[in-house]
Amino acid sequence: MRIPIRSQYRTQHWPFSCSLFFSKFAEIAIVGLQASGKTSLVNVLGNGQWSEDVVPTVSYNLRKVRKGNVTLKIWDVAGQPKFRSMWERYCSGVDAIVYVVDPHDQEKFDSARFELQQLLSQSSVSGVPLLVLGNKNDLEGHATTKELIQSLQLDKIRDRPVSCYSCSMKSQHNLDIVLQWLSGRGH
Ligand SMILES: Nc1nc2c(ncn2[C@@H]2O[C@H](COP(=O)(O)OP(=O)(O)OP(=O)(O)O)[C@@H](O)[C@H]2O)c(=O)[nH]1
Ligand SMILES: [Mg+2]
Repeated sequence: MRIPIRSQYRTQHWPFSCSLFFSKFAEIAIVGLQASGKTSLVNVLGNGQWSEDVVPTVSYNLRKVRKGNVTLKIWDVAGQPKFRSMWERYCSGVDAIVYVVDPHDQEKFDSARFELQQLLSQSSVSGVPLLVLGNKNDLEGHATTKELIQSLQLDKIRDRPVSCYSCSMKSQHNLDIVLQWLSGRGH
């Protein structure tokens, strides 16, 4: 009699222990100049909702997003000048930094490059993988990925893995590869 009971117990609990065994976690910090679309990225990842009206972030937002077997703990940090000195604090010790750029706003590329280089020069974020997103590629006249790499001098970064994608939170173009990259940071 005892054997069937034990085998039933194992059968019922196998899927639960299986999902625990395979679940992964990644901590991500999202930074970039104001209005580049950081909060929009988190909203679209979290609930698939894009909106034209997003309140500029004050300080930071913390969101947890579960995708498949990966839980992403995401620090969405404000991009206005007065908040940029906080970026380093949120980026140190994370599994990846996502740097969001508006590729349509080419006048801000110098500023975007400067702020990125400032951040990456901090020893506390040394070696942390970097994903640069040229968001808003639905807008006409946006810079290509190649132009973004040149403008931000991403090819000169040697001390960490760097990826760069063009995407749009509005149209959700390339959202799948962004999500794949983020999930790949899970451990
Ligand atoms: N056309 C277009 N607009 C976008 C896209 N993503 C975001 N936006 C718009 O850009 C504006 C700023 O977006 P936010 O997500 O608030 O930008 P942010 O980087 O979080 O800004 P801060 O919190 O101030 O640092 C909003 O009006 C969004 O609707 C996109 O892919 N395409
Ligand atoms: Mg924001």
